[in-house]
Amino acid sequence: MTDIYDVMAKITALDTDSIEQARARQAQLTKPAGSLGRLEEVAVQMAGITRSVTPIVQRRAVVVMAADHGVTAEGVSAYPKDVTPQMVLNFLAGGAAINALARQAQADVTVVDIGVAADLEHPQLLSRKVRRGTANMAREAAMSQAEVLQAITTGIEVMENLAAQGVDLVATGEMGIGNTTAASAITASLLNVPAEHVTGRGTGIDDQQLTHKVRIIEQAIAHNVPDVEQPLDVLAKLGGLEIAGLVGVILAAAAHRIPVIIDGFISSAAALVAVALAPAARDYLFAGHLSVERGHRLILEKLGLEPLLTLHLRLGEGTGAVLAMHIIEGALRTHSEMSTFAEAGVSDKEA
Ligand SMILES: Cc1cc2ncn([C@H]3O[C@H](COP(=O)(O)O)[C@@H](O)[C@H]3O)c2cc1C
Ligand SMILES: O=C(O)c1cccnc1
Repeated sequence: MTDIYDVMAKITALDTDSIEQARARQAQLTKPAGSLGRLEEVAVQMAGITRSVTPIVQRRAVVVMAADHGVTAEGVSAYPKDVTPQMVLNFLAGGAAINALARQAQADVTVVDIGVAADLEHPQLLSRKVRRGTANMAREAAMSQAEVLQAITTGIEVMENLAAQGVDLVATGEMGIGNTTAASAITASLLNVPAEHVTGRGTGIDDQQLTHKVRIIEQAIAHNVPDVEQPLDVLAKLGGLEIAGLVGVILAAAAHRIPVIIDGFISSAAALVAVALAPAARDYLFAGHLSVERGHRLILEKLGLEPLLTLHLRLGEGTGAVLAMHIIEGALRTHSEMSTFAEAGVSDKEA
């Protein structure tokens, strides 16, 4: 069985030689120095991740981890929990937002049932139920330590299979009614900020429901007393089987030197846990976009990540991350396909 600590130990710093050579190449391309802005930084980071001076992307994938949340019993979402399995079937039928965007980006959609309460069967579904939804964190720990480890291991195995199939750019996605509550609770704990500062409207709750959601998160934290120095304790108690699965995806991708595009608030809560466990994983991440969900900005600031897009999305599923694939590939195209001043016979800046 996969040992998560072995995977974490394989995550190393970016390759400084490739970074230096990529920077030197950028300086020779036919454009004013620095004029491609963040695209230049993205290309250089990609070089450091892949150990290639001119990296290319050949196979893209988005992993959509789906699971249910016991805390939905407290009335924290605008939608019923039945939407989780219904949306899983929609992903498999190709009818969700993530399917349309993944087709455009030519990304494979891998859907994983890591803890949906209902029975689900489909030839394309990876059935990896750790349990049938988490327990209600307002009353008890969402998961046991064994379950959180199993969920992370599941994510690692899913990512390792994708790596074996040649996937070299991965996006994180999730589906789970109630999961903004779990993500907010994790974020409040790990960033040591009041729940109110990192709790948003998720699928669209009103002011009164938002106040109630904050109270439920405060109750969950007060009742479970997660050890904020132990990211796995926080993750187990405040939950999210799909969030734990994405922690595994992120760790395994970084261990395989595969860049990971993080989607919105929920995916970023997973990134926060992954980086708390293995700080070197941070340099393998790109923030696809800035979500409307309150708290997302704080996570990205903590991780030192600047979002590639700001489109006022608040959907999840991996939508913003898959959209950002186009930006990353634009960065790589310009970096590798542009001529140098010498090649094109264009005069460089006067010395
Ligand atoms: C039809 C539908 C499709 C979705 N796709 C993603 N989410 C998003 O909304 C949920 C989180 O919001 P909350 O915490 O308020 O429940 C997650 O499932 C997330 O992926 C959806 C939500 C709905 C209703
Ligand atoms: O940012 C996200 O990931 C998000 C926000 C609201 C609802 N679902 C997901």
